[in-house]
Amino acid sequence: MNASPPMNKTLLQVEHLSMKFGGLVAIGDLSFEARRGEITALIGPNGAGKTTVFNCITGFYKPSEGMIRFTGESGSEFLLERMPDFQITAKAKVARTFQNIRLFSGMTLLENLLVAQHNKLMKASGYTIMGLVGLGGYRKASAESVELAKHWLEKADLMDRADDPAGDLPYGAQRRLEIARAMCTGPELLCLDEPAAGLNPKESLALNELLMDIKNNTGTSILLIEHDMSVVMQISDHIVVLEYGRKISDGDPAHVRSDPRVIAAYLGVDDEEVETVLTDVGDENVLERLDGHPDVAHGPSTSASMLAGPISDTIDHNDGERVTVSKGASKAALVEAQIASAAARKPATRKAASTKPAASKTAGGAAKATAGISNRLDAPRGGKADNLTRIKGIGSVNEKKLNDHGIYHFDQIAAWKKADVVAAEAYLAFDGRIAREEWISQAKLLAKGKETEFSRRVDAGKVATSHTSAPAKPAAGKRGGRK
Ligand SMILES: Nc1ncnc2c1ncn2[C@@H]1O[C@H](COP(=O)(O)OP(=O)(O)OP(=O)(O)O)[C@@H](O)[C@H]1O
Repeated sequence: MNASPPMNKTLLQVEHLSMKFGGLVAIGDLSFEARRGEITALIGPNGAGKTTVFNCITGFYKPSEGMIRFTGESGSEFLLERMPDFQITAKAKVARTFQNIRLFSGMTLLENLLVAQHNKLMKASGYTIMGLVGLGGYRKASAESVELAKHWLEKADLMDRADDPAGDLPYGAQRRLEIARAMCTGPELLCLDEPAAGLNPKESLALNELLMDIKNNTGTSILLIEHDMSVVMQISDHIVVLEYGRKISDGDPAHVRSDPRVIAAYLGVDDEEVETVLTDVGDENVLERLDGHPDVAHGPSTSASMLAGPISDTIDHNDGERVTVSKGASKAALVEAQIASAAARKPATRKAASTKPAASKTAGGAAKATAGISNRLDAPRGGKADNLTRIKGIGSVNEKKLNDHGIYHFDQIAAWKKADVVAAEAYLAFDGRIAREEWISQAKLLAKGKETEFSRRVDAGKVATSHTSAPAKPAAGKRGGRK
């Protein structure tokens, strides 16, 4: 591998990529590039189309439209959308890991890394028994494979577990083993699908170190899907943000984290609330419903890739699921429209317009707006915050945002005045949702230790985007919301 990248920095160029499943547009006219020697992150809310982009790049799906140009280190070009997945791995040298770990759990760590080099070894054997049982070429390749496996076990801090079954490793170590296995194939591009999912902070740190080591000391570039922003913001050189299959932002971490479209996309759409948002948008004409079956012509290939694992894992998404997509559901698009209309307004009329809370949905506007919430606290009372996700409309992401700005308890929300609602809505980029979803009346009940139908579902662990730290039932007459 070569640690000094050649002059042409563009490694991967995605142009006008679209992927449709029946009536569902999972990716729409997406263009971006990943540069050689960099870590490029693909982020976006659930269902934004990130894994579908990976599946198109790695040949699991054949895109409905568009081009994926890969320029290898030697200068050779590949059009990945035209190649079957096993050739993408072998010729273009693109390796990947999956959202769900796919190791051979009964094999040792070392064996897992040797199996990954199976193609190289078979080639060295000349595909003959004689080659396998003793001719020099195979023996040399075999010794090299063991050395390479040891090198990556060392790098992944797993050497002392080399002879243990992979299934015995803790979760974070299994994630690193997967990456080590992919690195044993000598990739030019390593595609990682949510490598930090389920890791504790210590494991996350070890992952960051491994990825930075790969970036700094090998010629391998990384394309990363990740929800963990501490990983994304720390190690990425370049971030592409998707929402509903459309690119809403593209730039370095500083640019992306302050882009109002990104803030809106992340804060405005909780999984469970997509349907609510669609109803709010109220435009029946823009609804496209998936009638249950993916478009088989473009769907997953019957893979020959040894690392692919069971193909059924990639097609489970629509199992019994009703998928609904609406342009109007895009919070980023709403922000874009607001920015465009604000720009179109003359300075004289801008002042009048700015009395509307929704007009301040920029990062700066949001920061000012939170300063305007009147009853903020420095820390939760008694050191323990209420589970705000028991309020319908507040998911874990928005709970964290509220906590970050001094709102921890039901009674704080219950006491919100109109100006506080305006400030909170501007900060969370919500259009009238706080009033519509009756956060204040829910908060009043919860603060008195009463339950709502929704809070009962949260406490029973039935709401995916909420957490279930079911609070102890307060004694009668005591204010349950106060800690
Ligand atoms: N094989 C398939 N058949 C039908 N629909 C699919 C298929 N694969 C993906 N989709 C749909 O395409 C959309 C994008 O899904 P995708 O998994 O790419 O999103 P994502 O951004 O990776 O989401 P997450 O962060 O939850 O993993 C979703 O609406 C999903 O249900």
